[in-house]
Amino acid sequence: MTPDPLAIRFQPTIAPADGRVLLIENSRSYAALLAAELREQLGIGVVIAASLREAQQRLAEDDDYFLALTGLVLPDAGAELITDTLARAGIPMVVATGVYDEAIRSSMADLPIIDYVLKEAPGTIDYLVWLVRRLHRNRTITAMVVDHSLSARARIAAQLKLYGFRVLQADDAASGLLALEEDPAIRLVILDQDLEAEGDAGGIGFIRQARRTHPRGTLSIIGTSSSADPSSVARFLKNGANDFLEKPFSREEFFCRISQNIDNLELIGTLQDLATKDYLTGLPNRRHFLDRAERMLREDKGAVAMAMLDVDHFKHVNDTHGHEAGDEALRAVAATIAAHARPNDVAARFGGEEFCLLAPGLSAEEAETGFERLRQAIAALRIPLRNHTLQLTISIGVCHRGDGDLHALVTEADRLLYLAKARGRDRVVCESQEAVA
Ligand SMILES: Nc1nc2c(ncn2[C@@H]2O[C@H](COP(=O)(O)OP(=O)(O)OP(=O)(O)O)[C@@H](O)[C@H]2O)c(=O)[nH]1
Repeated sequence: MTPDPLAIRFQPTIAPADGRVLLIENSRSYAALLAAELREQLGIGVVIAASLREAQQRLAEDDDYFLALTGLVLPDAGAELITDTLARAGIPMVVATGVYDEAIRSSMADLPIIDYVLKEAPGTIDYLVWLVRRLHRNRTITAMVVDHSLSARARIAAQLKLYGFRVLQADDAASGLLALEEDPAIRLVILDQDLEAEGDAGGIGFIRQARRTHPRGTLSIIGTSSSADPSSVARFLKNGANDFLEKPFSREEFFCRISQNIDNLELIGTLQDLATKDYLTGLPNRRHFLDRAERMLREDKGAVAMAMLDVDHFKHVNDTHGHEAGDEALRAVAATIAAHARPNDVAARFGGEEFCLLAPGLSAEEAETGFERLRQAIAALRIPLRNHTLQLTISIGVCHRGDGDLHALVTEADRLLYLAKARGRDRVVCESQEAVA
């Protein structure tokens, strides 16, 4: 089946990742300020240690830290001892320090340090909050390195793991494309442009093929190359790469590019969600439903069932229990409809307390029994409110056609819904039962 480019893919509501930050800092006021910002803005746990001894105690008690944010001067230890201790504990570090020079930095080149930040510089707290958010979210994202060279692959994969990503590796375009097809969680590909092998698609071939199913806004492809030929860089970008890095690149540049690309993907996902999802229930909105349904009917000429669903006496729910209870009820109904929908069905909030569902490939009988099951599931809901448990019913109009005219389907399902309401609500009316009083 051709993938549906209109399907909502990238969820900005990132699945919550666990883990806390260990903040090692001898200035109590600075630590308190930074911890408060991290907790407030990101909602993540922060544990403060004011000395190396305290940090060691925290680490012995708990191994749930995904990051150590550390200074380089503590009452009981200096830079080397602090960073060695954290490296041995296997915790990625961000160093925030007032003393910063290239000598210290190059002496720590082999340690798992993600970034160095000058503590007193303006905007440092904001930068650190952004950095921790990025690293926390990376833990829900899969990245893939596609490179012939085992050593280059291992080096890049190790960096990506340090930034929190789950990392896959492929040594040619064909196996990379296969992994992309099999693992929908991949959002980032670091691709060697010089990938060339007999019978293999190569770097450009990888991008062209990947872009058929993964648009720029859902998968970031960053090319790398040791050739400095500017025309090949342009060719790579024109064929669909999001960005490019010339080898050898610094760890710092690599981290900035990766983070910026992933930030952009999330931003696109957020904008896409705002345009296509209903804010209250998370279901597709009416406009998005109409776009997807049009496309489905154009591509699939088989039979489809179209249902319009409307909560009964919903005004009464609002009037009796308040608007917030009404919202809660709409969320519960939407969740039941979404759980009932099969992967290729398109469900949406059509507006107000009205929902719709387009289900391809169902016989008229299957549609009737399916929507009757959905009606019963909604009638069986017990929605907990503050002092009350709410029950609801829903009326459903279902038509079943194969002529591919969406407007006709919606109008007909709406007419049958009106009949269901007129016949007493809490029922499904299909075309076959129209004559039944
Ligand atoms: N809480 C809440 N109420 C909404 C929302 N959208 C629409 N409504 C309410 O839904 C109610 C719809 O009422 P009516 O169209 O009269 O229909 P009904 O009371 O459900 O009656 P029948 O459809 O005839 O069974 C109105 O009171 C709207 O204010 C929403 O997002 N949240």
